[in-house]
Amino acid sequence: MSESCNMSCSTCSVECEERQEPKHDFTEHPHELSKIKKVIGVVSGKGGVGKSLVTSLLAVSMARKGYETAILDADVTGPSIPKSFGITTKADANELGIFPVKSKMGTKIMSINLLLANDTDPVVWRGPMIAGAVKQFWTDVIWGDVDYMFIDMPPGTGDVSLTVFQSLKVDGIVVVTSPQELVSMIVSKAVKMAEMMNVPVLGLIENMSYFKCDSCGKSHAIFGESHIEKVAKDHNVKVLGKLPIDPRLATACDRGAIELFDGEWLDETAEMLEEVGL
Ligand SMILES: Nc1ncnc2c1ncn2[C@@H]1O[C@H](COP(=O)(O)OP(=O)(O)OP(=O)(O)O)[C@@H](O)[C@H]1O
Repeated sequence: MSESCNMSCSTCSVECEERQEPKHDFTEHPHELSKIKKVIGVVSGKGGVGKSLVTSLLAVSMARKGYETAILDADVTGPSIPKSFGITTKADANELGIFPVKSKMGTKIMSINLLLANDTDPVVWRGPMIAGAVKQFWTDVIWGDVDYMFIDMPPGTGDVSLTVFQSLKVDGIVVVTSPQELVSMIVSKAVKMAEMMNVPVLGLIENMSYFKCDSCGKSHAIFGESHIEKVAKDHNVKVLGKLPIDPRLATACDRGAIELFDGEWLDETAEMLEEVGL
């Protein structure tokens, strides 16, 4: 029996001897005009730890390496991807499907905000509606050729996360944490969910890890000392990178200029993604 067994065979994809019901394949096919090579989910245990920022930075890093990149914004009730890329246009559609909007550097983006008349309109939908919208971002959007698609997942392990893992072909997840979180518990949950869904955990990224003072050059652990290395070792996963608290990152998101970010924090992650192969 799997260590993370919750006795719910219908939502679990682990092939164990105790399985009571056959495994259902809920996987949906992407649009017939989409050719998506790798799909990476970016998850976090709670909101506000910088999951959307990390999603954007990963897409930009891979685009800078010359890959065709895309972001599927599955954070339907808190969509922030279009703003950080400075996208103000809406998505077009025709009888074949919906077209993602391209950023200045060519990253293809689909987000609920690209379909709403006003960016400030709230999405007051129940879980199944939200999950349905995310599924349509996969099945009805004409993504074309994509080397790396990043999915900005909603925080936690609710309805929408389950839909993404069951319906989309996710090749791996990256877990974003911050030092003040109950990191060990959150990483445990993410690792167990990934195991249940048969999706590999590619590694952890610690955001807001430290602040480097401009004047004295020293690093300060604003949210407390990091325990990420130990947690990663305990769970047998890698630490892929640590991002500082940098007001320039927040300003870049606010100004829609995330593609101009300057920093090498995610270089190793980008190399790892290349090694995972297409
Ligand atoms: N390392 C950082 N330095 C400075 N600002 C940051 C950093 N990380 C995130 N921020 C800022 O914090 C805010 C929250 O970040 P972000 O939207 O990426 O979090 P999130 O985890 O995706 O939140 P939610 O789950 O609510 O969507 C944003 O304004 C972002 O610009």
